[in-house]
Amino acid sequence: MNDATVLSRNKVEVRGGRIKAGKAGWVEVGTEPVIVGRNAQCSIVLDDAKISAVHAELVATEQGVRVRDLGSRNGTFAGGVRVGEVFLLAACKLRLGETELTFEPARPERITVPSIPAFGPLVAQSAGMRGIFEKLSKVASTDLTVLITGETGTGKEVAAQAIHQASARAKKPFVVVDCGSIPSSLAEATLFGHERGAFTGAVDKRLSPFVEAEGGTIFLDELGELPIEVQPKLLRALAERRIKSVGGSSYREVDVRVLAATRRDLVRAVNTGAFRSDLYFRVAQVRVELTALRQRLEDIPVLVRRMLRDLGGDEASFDRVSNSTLERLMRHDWPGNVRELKNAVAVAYALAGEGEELDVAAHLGALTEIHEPHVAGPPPSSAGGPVSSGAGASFKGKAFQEAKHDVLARFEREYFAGLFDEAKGNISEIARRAGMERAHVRTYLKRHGIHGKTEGGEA
Ligand SMILES: Nc1ncnc2c1ncn2[C@@H]1O[C@H](COP(=O)(O)OP(=O)(O)OP(=O)(O)O)[C@@H](O)[C@H]1O
Repeated sequence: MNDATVLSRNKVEVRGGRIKAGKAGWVEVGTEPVIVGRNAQCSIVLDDAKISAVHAELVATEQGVRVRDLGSRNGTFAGGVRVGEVFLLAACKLRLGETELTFEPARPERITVPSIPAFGPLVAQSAGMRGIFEKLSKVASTDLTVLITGETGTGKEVAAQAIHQASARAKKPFVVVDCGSIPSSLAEATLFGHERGAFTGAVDKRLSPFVEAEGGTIFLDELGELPIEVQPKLLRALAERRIKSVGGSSYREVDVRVLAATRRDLVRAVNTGAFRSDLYFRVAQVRVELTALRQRLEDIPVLVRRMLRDLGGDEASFDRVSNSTLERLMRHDWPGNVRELKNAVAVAYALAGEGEELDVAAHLGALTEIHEPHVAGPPPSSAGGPVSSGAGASFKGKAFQEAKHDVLARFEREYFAGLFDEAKGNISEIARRAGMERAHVRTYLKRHGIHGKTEGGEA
């Protein structure tokens, strides 16, 4: 375990520094990213035509000050070498466009930042994530807008919910808007609501999620996918805290805290023109980057322990995970991050007999590996539990792997058939309830022949 950087359960160390451009003053580089570019809202604004709007970013990490080029046109150079991402430990010169920047590491070299081992339902062992939890707990009590970034399954939505729960708004609604599933033509109506008859198809009045979230929190998920045309309107709503529905005649004030998440590198999208810089800076008042699981493998044991507990296991359940299983988990690449681990733990737990070893590593990627043509067909009408009681009979005479696949397939089919009915075929809703991506949901529905009117063509 990478405990070297953990001072105590409540402190972690990062390496920071300071940076200055030409004769300008020094700017400290701590755990809040410093963005350098031509855009007036950057932390260091440089008037150099060869520099991009948002050019590079510096932040203190456990490994040193991380310098990241943000997809700039002319590149970022450290010691004469063009870099995409580099960690600085010693004094050096950076060059952006025609401007030279001087970097110096902090004295003392390591900065101590507070950390906590859990935030809401999120747990971690790694110093970086525990520092992030501390930051989340601090911002929770404010009304600051937070942009949570990270790969799929790193816990962005759960972190947003936890911020809401830890805030003074906890008793008010937490409303999720999936910006990734808003068609351009309906973006404004989806964000701000519409009056009855405002456009063809607007048979009923529809409330804005900002109104539904009144007094609470609105979570703009997949913000990076928000159609460009509606971005100025969202910016205005966020700045003025008032909205007007499509077809409405007046503005209405809203008291809503905004949280957002994206899998995309939004600050880079600013340089390509896919995302407006003013909206980016408005939303990213505080930025939190959830680390990919492959970069914090030491979190796996505490995550597994927590997941088993959530599944109803007692303290002894974790002892059923062997060291060799943990080692195999540590060697995995984790494209689905914590969600992938959670699925593997759930399947291992459901399939193991009482007291049997939990072979979590055997179920990695189970979501994409199973292809049994013999299980396709209409879902059975009686929905059982995760592993339904009638499945036993079909084990007879089958090899273990085949029998296991049958049970899993049956579980998947019943699970998704049930959710499909509950969510009335709404893919986004199914994805949300299942805690997985829409693309995965579609794969499952297709695999098991589950479809209805809503997305019949796709499912
Ligand atoms: N640190 C953690 N501790 C415990 N559970 C976690 C942690 N991080 C993520 N999870 C679990 O992993 C699952 C995926 O989390 P979540 O849906 O928040 O991911 P996401 O980053 O929003 O994914 P996507 O980008 O695909 O929407 C959830 O079930 C969540 O509870």
